[in-house]
Amino acid sequence: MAILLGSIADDYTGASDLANTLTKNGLSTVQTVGIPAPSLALPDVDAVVVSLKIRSVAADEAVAAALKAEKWLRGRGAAHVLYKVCSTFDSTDQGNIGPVTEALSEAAGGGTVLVTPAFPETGRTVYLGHLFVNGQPLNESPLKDHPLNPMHDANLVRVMARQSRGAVGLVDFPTVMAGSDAVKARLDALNAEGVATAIADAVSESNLETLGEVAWQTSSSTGASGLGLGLARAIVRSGRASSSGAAADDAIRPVGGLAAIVAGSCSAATLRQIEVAERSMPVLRLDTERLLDGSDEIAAAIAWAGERIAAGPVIIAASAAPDVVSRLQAQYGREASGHAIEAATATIASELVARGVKRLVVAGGETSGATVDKLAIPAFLIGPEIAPGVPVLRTVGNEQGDMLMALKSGNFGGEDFFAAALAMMR
Ligand SMILES: Nc1ncnc2c1ncn2[C@@H]1O[C@H](COP(=O)(O)OP(=O)(O)OP(=O)(O)O)[C@@H](O)[C@H]1O
Ligand SMILES: O=C(O)[C@@H](O)C(=O)CO
Repeated sequence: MAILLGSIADDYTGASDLANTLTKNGLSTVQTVGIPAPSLALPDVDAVVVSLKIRSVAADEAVAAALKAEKWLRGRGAAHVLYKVCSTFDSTDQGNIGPVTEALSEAAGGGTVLVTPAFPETGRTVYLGHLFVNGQPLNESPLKDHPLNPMHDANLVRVMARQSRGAVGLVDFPTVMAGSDAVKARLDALNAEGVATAIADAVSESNLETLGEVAWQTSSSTGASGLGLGLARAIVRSGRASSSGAAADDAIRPVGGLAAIVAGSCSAATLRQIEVAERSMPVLRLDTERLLDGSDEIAAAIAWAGERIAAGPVIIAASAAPDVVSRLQAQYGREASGHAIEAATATIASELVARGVKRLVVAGGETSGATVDKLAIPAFLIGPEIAPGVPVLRTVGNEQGDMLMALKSGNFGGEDFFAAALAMMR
């Protein structure tokens, strides 16, 4: 069966966030890790989210990977392709949201592309082109201290313009409130002026429904889960979705085995979640200096877990407060330290899986990407939601046998996220 909606996600947690939103809003969805091998049997679904790991890579590399995924999705019938980016627009001035959006649009014949990271359910709203995170302008929110993509400008028209070849326009709040015909007319006007992309305001789900209605009539868009919600509802309204609710329950059939949490996110939310979890489970805070200076911190972490994990879940965390992160980055470089720590947390996770962990929670997008790649998991079925943006995932085609996982975006989840996740994973 042909798919209706295709998506390319720039990281793996973002992909599961979007897949969760599409499922909740009536589209049967599968998340693949990269472009699946032809031998992988995928269920018949309305939507496929291809997870890539391109959020922090050079723009030309991201464009090449996204175009391959686009071709694969179109080949399976996708009428619309959504480039799923972070709801906090994580990227730098050399970032790839602009280049990938333009390349996907050109591949599909052009036209002004709607772009919005708004996701009100998790506190992300866009007003007059400015992104707010839980009511704070992006550049005043904790994202100003992000280890890889510190965000210093809340004006997304400017952020996008610095990354783009073409001009960037705005579909402002009054236009969105006036409904889908007004948005369509504004896009047509921008298109006539040769504007390549347009940031669209949205502060509510009904705004996203309006934008989804218009986006569905075009061939590509860029946004976070909120735009996914709008697209899913438009597709359901069109009567074309085949959705069945059975898949989510099937996805959480118990797998048994041991349970662990690996965290590499340094977001304020994750740091608090680790603190709260420490009251009920053992936490090892990795010594990141030792991870980077070649000491055997990985083996020590695995031995530490080995002594405790039979008695219950454990947490191993690289996560640290902004001042500690900055010190390490000053010494080893931002990218080098980030990648080395991702590699270390992924190795620790895979060693734990080799020792019987079948239920695994990973915190942080880059950290999740490195871990899922290390485990060579080809795809996921989407289970029920643990917290907004984070579903339980069941591996598909995994050589180690079925596992239950949760890939938590750094900023997502309440204080008790880790206990809540494990309670749903049996
Ligand atoms: N103590 C530390 N010092 C420096 N960098 C760290 C430390 N701990 C983790 N890191 C790095 O910080 C980065 C965190 O990025 P990651 O994407 O995993 O989390 P996040 O950005 O909070 O999540 P998301 O992308 O889902 O919002 C990773 O590259 C990780 O290796
Ligand atoms: O959109 C979000 O905020 C998340 O899905 C994400 O991409 C964080 O990595």
